[in-house]
Amino acid sequence: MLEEDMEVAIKVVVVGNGAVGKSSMIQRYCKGIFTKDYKKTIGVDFLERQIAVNDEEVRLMLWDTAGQEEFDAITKAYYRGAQACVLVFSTTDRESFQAIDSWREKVEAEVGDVPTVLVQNKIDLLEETVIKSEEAEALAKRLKLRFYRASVKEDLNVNEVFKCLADKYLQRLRQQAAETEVVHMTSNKIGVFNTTSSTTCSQNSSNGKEVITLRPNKQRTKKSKNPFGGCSLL
Ligand SMILES: Nc1nc2c(ncn2[C@@H]2O[C@H](COP(=O)(O)OP(=O)(O)OP(=O)(O)O)[C@@H](O)[C@H]2O)c(=O)[nH]1
Repeated sequence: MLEEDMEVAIKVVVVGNGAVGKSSMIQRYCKGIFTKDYKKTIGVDFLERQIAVNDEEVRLMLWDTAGQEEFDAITKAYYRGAQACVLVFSTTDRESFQAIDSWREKVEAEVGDVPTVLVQNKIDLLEETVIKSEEAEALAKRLKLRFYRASVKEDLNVNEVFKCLADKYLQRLRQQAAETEVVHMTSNKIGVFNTTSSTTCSQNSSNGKEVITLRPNKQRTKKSKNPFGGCSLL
């Protein structure tokens, strides 16, 4: 059955101006490390981490995109398919704060309205702040985004950011499952499948129409779990 074999994987893009701490945030979250060195990201980078949300296993695939405009053409291509987004600005960089609207627009243009959070990083440098707290809060309110003040350096609120996104994404899935009538096929198949393995996908021709039969891919599933928790698909 689908419910037992489906794996929840979320593609998350982390965006914001250069040097706000995007790579550091992903490294901290996935590897538990922080380095003081600044190595500008060229194009995109990728790390992943598996977490449990309400007892469900969720795989977060974190895409680290370059903050420099010169890489815009490359990075935009990687926004495609993103299911969640982290918008980051830095406590010590006013331009990065002012650029948030434009980052949001860039992501929205590619993937529409996906679960998104706003993060003010480097809160350990609050004494050097160039952004008033009311301004940051007003921005979050205007964009209707959950707002986190974080310090990757001090490991403050980093886990919470990604947990919140995973929560929001699962909530949306549940909502969609409730709203969308799940497509029942006559042979007890339903319309959401893991399509990653070609060996589990067969294609026939019937009455001149292509019929694609997709079956869940058991190889990728470590646990037999229903990602919708108490929410039944059938
Ligand atoms: N004090 C402080 N420094 C931080 C924090 N997070 C990151 N940094 C530093 O900020 C610099 C830039 O961090 P990166 O993670 O490389 O920034 P980025 O946003 O990925 O930059 P691009 O790759 O150019 O887009 C590095 O020197 C980090 O060590 C933080 O929470 N506090």
